[in-house]
Amino acid sequence: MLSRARLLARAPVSVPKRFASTKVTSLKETLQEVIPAKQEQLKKLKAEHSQSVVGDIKVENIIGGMRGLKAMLWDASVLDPNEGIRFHGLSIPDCQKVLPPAPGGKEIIAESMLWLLLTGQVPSEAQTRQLSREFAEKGDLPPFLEKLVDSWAWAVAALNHESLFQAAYEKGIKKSEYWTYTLDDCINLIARLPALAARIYRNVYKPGTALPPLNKDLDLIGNYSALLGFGDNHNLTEYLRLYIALHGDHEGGNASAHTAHLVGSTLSDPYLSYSAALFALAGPLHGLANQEVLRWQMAMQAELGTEVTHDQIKEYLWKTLKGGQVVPGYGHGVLRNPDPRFIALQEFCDARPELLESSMIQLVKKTYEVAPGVLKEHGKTKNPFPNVDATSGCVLHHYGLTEFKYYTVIFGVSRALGALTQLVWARALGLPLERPKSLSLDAIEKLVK
Ligand SMILES: CC(=O)SCCNC(=O)CCNC(=O)[C@H](O)C(C)(C)COP(=O)(O)OP(=O)(O)OC[C@H]1O[C@@H](n2cnc3c(N)ncnc32)[C@H](O)[C@@H]1OP(=O)(O)O
Ligand SMILES: O=C([O-])CC(=O)C(=O)O
Repeated sequence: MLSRARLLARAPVSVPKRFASTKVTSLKETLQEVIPAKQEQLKKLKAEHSQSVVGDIKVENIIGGMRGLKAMLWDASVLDPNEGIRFHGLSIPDCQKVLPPAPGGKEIIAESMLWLLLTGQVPSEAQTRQLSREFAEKGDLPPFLEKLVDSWAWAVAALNHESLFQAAYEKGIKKSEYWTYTLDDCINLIARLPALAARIYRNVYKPGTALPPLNKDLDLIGNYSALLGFGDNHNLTEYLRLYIALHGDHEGGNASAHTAHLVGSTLSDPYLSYSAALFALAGPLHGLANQEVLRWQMAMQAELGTEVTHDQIKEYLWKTLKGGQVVPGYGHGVLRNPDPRFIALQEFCDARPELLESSMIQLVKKTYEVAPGVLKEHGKTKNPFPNVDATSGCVLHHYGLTEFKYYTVIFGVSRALGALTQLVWARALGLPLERPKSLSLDAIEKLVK
């Protein structure tokens, strides 16, 4: 196993300056340092290679949901079809080695992941703690919103009432200043997501219960867990930390991140841009799949009992497929191997006896042993392997967060890390309005003749 120092030396991310002085460099100060080099990189690319060809556009790309088309700038993460996601060059195991956990915890936390995504640097422990405190200090909901909503995406959109970017834009600011107001909005939004998401959970599932105050000494997700009412459930809190860090970003083309990027490209503020992403996440082919998986596995368990055999699972899979439905949690738009996020969550389960004993976790594992073979034989999907959703919800259920219609909200807390990161960078780099050219079927036929 590589040591933290060797891993950092090998990693393409830069080592923070934390060892040099006792002053803790803030997230904004760190960004102020790293943005000019990126701006220069983009300028050079534009000046020297604007006309370079990086691929062909085929008819299959146009009619196939732009699959595989290299058509978007996204710096924080890159998804390799075979090995899965890397965040600024770091794989999930790399991140697990170098990103600071919460005090008393072992799993990656949202703060250290956000820092890495935004700055390309691994934060020090002191930097992560400082960011946790900033979130806790900024995380209370404004009073007007507390009474307002049960709808997650609308609630995020309603926060635009307080957008600093929008207010500054109306006053008239220089383009070079956009990113700082965008960053302030993004930090305020991330800080409030736990209270917002927990308020919705309480309103819907535990009406009449008040949210406890934010604990200024807890990390973002430690506070989220406490606000949900699971603060004394250390296992669930640690799972939420890992879950939320790992779901944070998945390069730019996935439906939620791309939606935030598209809406943000009109200079809509971060609240509106991210609320739009949440609507994309709510589709069953995307974020909703994690609750679909649990529903499907529970139906399997209800029909077959807890002592199921591989053959019975095989039969159930065929029944799903012959019913014209997709197997939730399997397949992917890019990946062609088991999702390393799925593997990381399975490893979390393997390390905990209570999860190993859970009949639902056992069923997920057994399904994984059978489903790829069935999907290969079925012959349609390009990727017969599990994605992250194949397991994520089942652990939440085991640890007592049983309201599975809520699971996509948790995913939505997480995806903010990556989608908002790129809004800051889109403004720092002055990226333009996204506006691809569409073609009619007739026009395509004319072009290919
Ligand atoms: C966090 C995330 O968003 S991860 C994805 C979560 N979504 C799911 O788990 C839902 C189940 N999976 C799917 O529906 C798909 O695999 C997707 C949406 C994720 C990817 O879709 P695509 O890139 O179009 O997949 P692909 O090119 O392999 O599809 C080819 C065919 O296989 C089918 N297929 C793909 N995955 C599956 C599956 N899990 N079960 C059955 N059929 C499948 C597609 O529906 C498609 O059928 P069609 O030709 O009749 O339209
Ligand atoms: O990359 C994708 O298209 C879907 C996915 O796994 C994610 O957004 O996390």
